[in-house]
Amino acid sequence: MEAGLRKMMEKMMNAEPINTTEDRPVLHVALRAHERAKIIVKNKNVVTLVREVLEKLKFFVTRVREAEWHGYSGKPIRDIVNLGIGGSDLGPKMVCEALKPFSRILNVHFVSNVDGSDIYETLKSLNPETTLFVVASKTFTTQETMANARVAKEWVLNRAGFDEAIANHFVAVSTNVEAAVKFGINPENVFEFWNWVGGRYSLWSAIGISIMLAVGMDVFEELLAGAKEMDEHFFSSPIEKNAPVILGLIGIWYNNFWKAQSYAVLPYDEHLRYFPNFLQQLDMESNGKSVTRKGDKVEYETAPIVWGQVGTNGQHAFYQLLHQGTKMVPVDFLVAAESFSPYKDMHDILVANCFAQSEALMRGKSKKQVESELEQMGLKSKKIKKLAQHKVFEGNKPSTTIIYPKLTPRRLGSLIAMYEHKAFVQGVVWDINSFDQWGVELGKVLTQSILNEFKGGKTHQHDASTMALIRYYLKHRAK
Ligand SMILES: O=P(O)(O)OC[C@H]1O[C@](O)(CO)[C@@H](O)[C@@H]1O
Repeated sequence: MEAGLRKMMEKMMNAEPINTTEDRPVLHVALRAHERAKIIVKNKNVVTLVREVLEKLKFFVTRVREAEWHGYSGKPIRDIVNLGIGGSDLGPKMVCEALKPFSRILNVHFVSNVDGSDIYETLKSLNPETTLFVVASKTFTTQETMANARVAKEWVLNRAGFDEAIANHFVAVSTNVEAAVKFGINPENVFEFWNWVGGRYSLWSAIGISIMLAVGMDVFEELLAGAKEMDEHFFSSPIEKNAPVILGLIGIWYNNFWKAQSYAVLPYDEHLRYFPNFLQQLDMESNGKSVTRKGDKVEYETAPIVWGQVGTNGQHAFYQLLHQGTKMVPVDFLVAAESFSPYKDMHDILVANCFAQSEALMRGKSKKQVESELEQMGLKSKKIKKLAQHKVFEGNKPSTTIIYPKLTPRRLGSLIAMYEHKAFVQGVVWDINSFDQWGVELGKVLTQSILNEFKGGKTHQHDASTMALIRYYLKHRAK
């Protein structure tokens, strides 16, 4: 293809630094590659490194799940709290929810926000003696995660009364082992991953530890196997039969040729309730760029705004706009032929709703149809004239329905990997670097300087509006 997709795929698999602004290869595929595969980075087969960490994780996860790992007072662990944000939260949280039918033994919680209410409300119902914290951060410097980790550490220490308790209640996942150890975590309990794994592509690495703790290693291996199947399909299928390529091109068609501003992901599957949030980061952080790989300003649209929520809830909130609004919103529907719930009749209702929506979007309802229906209802012609136009559905609104037999761990792995590769395909066609995220940096820097001012530090030059906000806050914040 003209955009050089095959060439970029080869570059990815050859571990070339396709994340050019950070000079890093992009190798999330290595995290689920066959154990005998070879992907060489700096003279090391990274697949071997991946397998070594997986073995270490297996040992740890089994000990916790089989109650061989004890809290400081000798009690087994009951609750896991994942402290992480962005890629260190969204992927694991989405998968844990999706695999709830396979989840046993431990309760897994996620705390991400730097709003103290998040950790406060989570800890309220937990017992420090039986709670294990996973500090999940690629960099181990992320403000939100470190703030939450400090609160959690104090919470455990306040109850335990001795520093050594930390070793029983904290593990870390990071590429920055040194910082994790400095935080007080036993180096044996730091699980490594590597800077060739992007945060939003990292659920397959040790960042997936909360998934492993929730469902066990066998189920996690199934998830990896599903992703590997999709990788094989993506790297070996012809373009016209290649699911991520087709999805990617459909997206580009509506985004660039029909000028769709946004794209909705609507899972008719409660277990995928966090899938839209996950895809938001995957697509918008990967492809929300406005310069080409060479640094020139792009002259076309890149990533759309991704949004959505589960059907049928969305039907009673925003589908009005999908059907009759002025914006064209392409949709992905996701639906399982078989549910995990025992209520089969309810599943029929759910699926019927899903199919009805795509049909309604496509077919719409003409004014003529509306008028004849109103006539049959016995309405007077004056009333029909008044009402008809409001009941017209334009139709011809695009959607893709992805239907699968049942959301097993393997299928979930394939589904996620399919969307990962879709983002890659789109990034290649748009000629942008899908693997950096410089756009999040400015806000982080400004936060630091404002925070210093809150602490009485030097006042910086801000615009008038920001100055007014700072003054208001300092006057009204809790003393
Ligand atoms: O895992 P970390 O290093 O704490 O980063 C969390 C998230 O922050 C980001 O860097 C954006 O700020 C994401 O790309 C990443 O997933």
